[in-house]
Amino acid sequence: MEKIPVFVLSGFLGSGKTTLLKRLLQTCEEKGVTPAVLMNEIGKTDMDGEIILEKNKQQIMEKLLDGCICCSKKSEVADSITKLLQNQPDVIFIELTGVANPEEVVDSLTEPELIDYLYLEKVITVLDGENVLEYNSIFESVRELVRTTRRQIEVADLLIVNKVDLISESHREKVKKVIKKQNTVSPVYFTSYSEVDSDLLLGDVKVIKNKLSLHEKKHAHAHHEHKHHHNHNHEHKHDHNHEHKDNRSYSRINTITLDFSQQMKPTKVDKFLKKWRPNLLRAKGYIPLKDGCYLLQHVMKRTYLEPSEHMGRHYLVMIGIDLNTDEVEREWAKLNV
Ligand SMILES: Nc1nc2c(ncn2[C@@H]2O[C@H](COP(=O)(O)OP(=O)(O)OP(=O)(O)O)[C@@H](O)[C@H]2O)c(=O)[nH]1
Repeated sequence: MEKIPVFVLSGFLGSGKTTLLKRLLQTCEEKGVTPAVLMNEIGKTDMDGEIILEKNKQQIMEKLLDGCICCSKKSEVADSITKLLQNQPDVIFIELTGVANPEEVVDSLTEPELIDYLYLEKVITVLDGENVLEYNSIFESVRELVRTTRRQIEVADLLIVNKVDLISESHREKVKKVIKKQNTVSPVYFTSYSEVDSDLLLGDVKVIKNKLSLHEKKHAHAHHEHKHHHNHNHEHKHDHNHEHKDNRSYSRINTITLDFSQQMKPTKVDKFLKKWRPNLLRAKGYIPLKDGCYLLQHVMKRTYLEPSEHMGRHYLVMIGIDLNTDEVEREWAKLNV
């Protein structure tokens, strides 16, 4: 039996994972390959899912909301993937939340009901070239985040340093040096808007499948064992603790969803978001401007706006560390009177 390759897309909040996923899906379409997607988002609202579906309403997709794969029960992840398998995809992409450790999902893929049907092809980690070097100092007080961002680099099979349009050549070299220290083996690509030759990442999925039938299951098992061993060497204690935690108590990372009662000027939204620095890590939303609906993306210091065809409700999701929900909601209400 041919196994289905799984690509795990990891990387911190706002690094460019969804941008990469859109490209990969496009490549699949061009190649006539059928992809399936598992999106995992913290917070109750699934923004990335909507962004992907906006382009292709037929997309085979499952979503795990309001929890991260690390903390969700393994059976939940397995159930979602089982549903995807019913559509007989050629390839599966799993986009992790920005705060997930990739290794946890790898564990789920080896659940008994899945192991015979799929294998982990690659963990691809996307890094925000502009901010990655600052993570250690920004998250100094949140060791869990420092550890997660490190793990995302360490366990990657392939690293994409994205947003090079925003950094200098020398900054780029510095980033490369730091990454190479943490992961000496995996190739590193530098990109803008996650534009990497998809063939490099995917190869020809159909060819991969043919090769697989020659290799049989060996490759999949070897790959997994290597990772498993590697991971547990480092963080056995952490993983163990983690398994017993409830989703909500996972970390100091919290999300707040805000609604709009009226149109709002982008400068007003931007000013509001800036207020919550440095606790605010990321914000996204569909916001009502004078000339229609816009997709807003806020990453560290920057706010991006692009016109959207989104027809549903308008909202803004904030993801932060120890964001004071009451205070944020109070301040938001003042803007929305
Ligand atoms: N300047 C610049 N912006 C980029 C680049 N890549 C992505 N962006 C923008 O950065 C924002 C976040 O990109 P996403 O692809 O949504 O990032 P993500 O990793 O999926 O974010 P999360 O879902 O929060 O984890 C979007 O507004 C992108 O258009 C890049 O190379 N350069």
